[in-house]
Amino acid sequence: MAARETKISVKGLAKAFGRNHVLRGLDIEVEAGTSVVVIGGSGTGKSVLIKSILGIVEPDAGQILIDGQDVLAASRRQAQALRGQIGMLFQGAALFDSLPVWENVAFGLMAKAKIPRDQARVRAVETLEAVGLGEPVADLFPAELSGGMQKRVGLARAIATRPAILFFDEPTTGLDPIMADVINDLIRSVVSDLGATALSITHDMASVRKIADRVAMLYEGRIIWEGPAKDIDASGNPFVDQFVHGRADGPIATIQAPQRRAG
Ligand SMILES: Nc1ncnc2c1ncn2[C@@H]1O[C@H](COP(=O)(O)OP(=O)(O)OP(=O)(O)O)[C@@H](O)[C@H]1O
Repeated sequence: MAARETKISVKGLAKAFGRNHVLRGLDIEVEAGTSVVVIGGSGTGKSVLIKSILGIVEPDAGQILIDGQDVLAASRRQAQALRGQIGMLFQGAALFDSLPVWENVAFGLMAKAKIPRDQARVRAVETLEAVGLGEPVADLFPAELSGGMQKRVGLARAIATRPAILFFDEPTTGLDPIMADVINDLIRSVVSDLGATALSITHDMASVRKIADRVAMLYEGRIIWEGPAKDIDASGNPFVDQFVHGRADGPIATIQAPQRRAG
């Protein structure tokens, strides 16, 4: 099989907040058309990684290449164009409460793609249908929907502009296991329907198993293991093993460990 092009390449990414050195030379590559999931404990910097790529957090050092171009070194306009390829499903869906569902979905179509309102509504309804929500939902407000439905709306909003890249931040947080599975299946299908490149962060191993082609584990500011999703149960890496099996004992120090608190 021909080698795939690298869609996103992060090299030597570093970010500290005061004395908290969160990312310490992180490297990760995402090939076009693949779904990579970054796993790691709470507070390890998964969100800081995603926010750095999106331009919400300014890294201290490193490179972020999208289609081979460094967004950190690019002009504002060029960086916007490169990042404009990214559709994002935020944790908690992050919908605009004051806008009806269809306008939430159509937001990027109208604001970014400058599609007229009536056409944007048609596209929004089609996209809602693609995530299993019918037209009646289009005129409701986010507060009138269940958490699972809100996630679907968030997913519809992320894919409405048919982006080449999709980011998913903890896509199953707050959902019951069945709804989480529905969302994972939807993510898998929208990513393959769009032929998109996906980068997700989660600590939900069920989600990892459903949506990842490849898995990367973030620990102490770096990616310490990266490999095919099918290998995560036999990675041979004690850190990955502890995380995947959710064991309290292992090389990953918990902040509550007595030896860490002393002194
Ligand atoms: N804007 C900020 N200012 C100061 N510290 C920050 C900021 N953003 C993140 N941090 C710190 O960076 C570290 C990593 O946070 P981050 O949200 O990336 O973790 P995470 O791996 O996504 O965790 P979780 O799985 O709990 O969401 C934390 O110690 C956090 O307090």
